[in-house]
Amino acid sequence: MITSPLPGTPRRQEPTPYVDLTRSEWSALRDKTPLPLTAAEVEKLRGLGDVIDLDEVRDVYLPLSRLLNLYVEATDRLRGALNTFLDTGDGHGTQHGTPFVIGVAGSVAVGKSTVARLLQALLARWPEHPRVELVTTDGFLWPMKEMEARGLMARKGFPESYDRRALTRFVADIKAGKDEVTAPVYSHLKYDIVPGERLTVRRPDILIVEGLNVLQPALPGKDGRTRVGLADYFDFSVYVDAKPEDIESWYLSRFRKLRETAFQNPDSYFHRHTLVSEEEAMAYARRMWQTINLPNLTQNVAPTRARATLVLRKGPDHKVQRLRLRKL
Ligand SMILES: Nc1ncnc2c1ncn2[C@@H]1O[C@H](COP(=O)(O)OP(=O)(O)O)[C@@H](O)[C@H]1O
Ligand SMILES: CC(C)(COP(=O)(O)O)[C@@H](O)C(=O)NCCC(=O)O
Repeated sequence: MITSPLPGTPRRQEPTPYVDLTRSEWSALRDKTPLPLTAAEVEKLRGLGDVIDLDEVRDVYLPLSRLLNLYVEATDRLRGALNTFLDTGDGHGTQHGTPFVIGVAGSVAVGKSTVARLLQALLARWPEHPRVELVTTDGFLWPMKEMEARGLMARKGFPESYDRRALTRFVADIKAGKDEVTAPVYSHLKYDIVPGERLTVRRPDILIVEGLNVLQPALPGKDGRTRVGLADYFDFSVYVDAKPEDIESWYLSRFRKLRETAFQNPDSYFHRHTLVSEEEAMAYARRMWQTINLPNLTQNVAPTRARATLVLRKGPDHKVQRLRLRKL
């Protein structure tokens, strides 16, 4: 369960490892962001396909892009310190920059994709890091055949429904600075991995990795030894948080919307839900939430919240109400 109410006015005066900010405290930092949105960029953001309130972009996500820009610059300086240490006088041992990796975690339907797409668009506006790639972890779900063989069809999105080793290797290769790294591709239409299709990532300045389980601790090896996990490669991570009841209502309204649009395609895995009454279709969506996505949130996703660098707590209207930032 989500235990501590997050974040908020600290009940105790004791120090915590976090800085808690209200929305208004955070949005006041917006004025220090040197890159106000132009009218053309506002239009471009609208084109992302989500209904995004532009005040929300200005008040919450623009300051976040500034914070991330400062972290990228600070990481570059830290690399400079490492190079000073490693310098052998002949340039040997000098480390070149590798992509800055940001993880975006949270429940199904909490708004991870929306946050990740917004960050991608906002971060790419900064001259220091124009190339921002976004990868979702669904490409690393086991193919449906494999999922059926493993008895995982009712556990899609649970940590074990992913090829975690391949996912960790993928991010490790990018962090290692490899020129070209590829990943499998998932189709929401087919509800399955697309055979033979790969996504290629070529040394971006920033990589955003978005998915339910990106903050999960490493999988223990067969020998019981601890391994390196995906989150060990993150330079920054964001957990998108909200009340489970609110997330359920977003899940259901997204399902209703998809039923009127994408599911109408006869090739859609969910097309059958357009052939029954709305009541019947919504009863199915509620069952999916209650039996798969809510248990996954409670058992696996929510317990990783405390590991994030930043927690964005959304209210019922999707607006971020409070923020919790890890102290350094
Ligand atoms: N900031 C926002 N404002 C309005 N609606 C939003 C916002 N973020 C997400 N949504 C809506 O909530 C639903 C879930 O968001 P989505 O980004 O698809 O979630 P996830 O990737 O976590 O499954 C979608 O219908 C999306 O359009
Ligand atoms: C594809 C998902 C597992 C999310 O994948 P992610 O990119 O977060 O790894 C999820 O959106 C999903 O389809 N869950 C299965 C249950 C459902 O359809 O609601």
